[in-house]
Amino acid sequence: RVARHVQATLVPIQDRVIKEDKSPVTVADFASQAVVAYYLKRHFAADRIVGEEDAAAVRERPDLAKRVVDAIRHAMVGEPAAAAATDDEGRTRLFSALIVLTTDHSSTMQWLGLIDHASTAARGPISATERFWTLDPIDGTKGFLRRQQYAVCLALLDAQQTVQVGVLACPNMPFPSLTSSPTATTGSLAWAVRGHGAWHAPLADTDPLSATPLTVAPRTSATLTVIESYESAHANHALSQRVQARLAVPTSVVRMDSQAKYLAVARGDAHVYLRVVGDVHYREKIWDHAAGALIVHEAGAAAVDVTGRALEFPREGVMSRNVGVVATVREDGLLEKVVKAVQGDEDFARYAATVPSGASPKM
Ligand SMILES: Nc1ncnc2c1ncn2[C@@H]1O[C@H](COP(=O)(O)O)[C@@H](OP(=O)(O)O)[C@H]1O
Ligand SMILES: [Mg+2]
Repeated sequence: RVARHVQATLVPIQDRVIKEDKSPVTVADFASQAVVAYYLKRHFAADRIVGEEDAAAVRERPDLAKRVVDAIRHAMVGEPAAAAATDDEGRTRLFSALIVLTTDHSSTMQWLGLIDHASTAARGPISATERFWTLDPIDGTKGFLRRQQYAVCLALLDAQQTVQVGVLACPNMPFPSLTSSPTATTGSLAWAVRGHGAWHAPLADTDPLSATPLTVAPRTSATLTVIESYESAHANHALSQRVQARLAVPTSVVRMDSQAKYLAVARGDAHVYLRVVGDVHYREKIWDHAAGALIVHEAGAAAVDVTGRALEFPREGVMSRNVGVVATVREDGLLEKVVKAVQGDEDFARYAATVPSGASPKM
């Protein structure tokens, strides 16, 4: 809700900050992180969260802080109506709504505090004995600014850093597939619980019983659909082209922002997600992959890095032992074929040389 509201009222230059790594962050990123942190804190008070953002930039800009809190308030205002305050839960929600509706300085500080509640940059490292969440409040911020695909991504990892729960909310993804008629529902929600499968529902549908199991169907077309980042700064499009030529099957390419690409593979919109970034030294971040990787896994597809190594999700946030990602639908030998095609590329040696020792390729 918060993201949709900001997208509808977006003033691109005013509502955006450029981070040190030159990537953009918007009012929606901050507001979404605050709202998700608010609910996680309410239900799982002790749990730590590795969120992508922190509030430092917002604290420096009162105009931005106001926009962030306005967006949060707009999204949360429906809350009291949804809960007639007749029971404990209802009373809690009403009380929360009063905080939400308060516009004073201390309530603004509380919301900024919630952004930092979900930040290890603000709160320090997480101990090795704790489970933790990872949150990308708006993944695909560049897609969000272009009014294309983006996703709100949340995953729960145990103390062993294994993803146990993954959720992707994709407000601009047609439901149930990319080829759905233009009048179909826009907005898809997918989630997975390790060992219990993956599920798919229209984002607007709040009835969990209407969800359908998400299971990758075998490929029926002769053409392999490859999905990759829209942004050439995030994906080496030329390398991807060469890899596709090596596969010796006709391919078509779909370019899309965010972890919506994992959902596209999990539900058969695409057969291969290939991510080899342009910068050989770039390392992926856990909030960009944890939820999507579990969803494709539980849907029956597979995800590894481009060296064929299993994806790892360190609580520190940076996937230092992985390079890129390959996810494919379940099909005999397809994953191995794509990894081999990447390894056969003239540029691959440059990437492989940056993987720390001890991280030798293994499927
Ligand atoms: N140079 C780079 N190479 C690869 N990925 C990058 C990158 N700079 C930023 N990213 C990550 O790519 C994510 C978007 O991926 P995609 O291209 O699949 O949409 C960004 O997430 P955010 O939009 O949450 O910042 C960001 O974390
Ligand atoms: Mg991201």
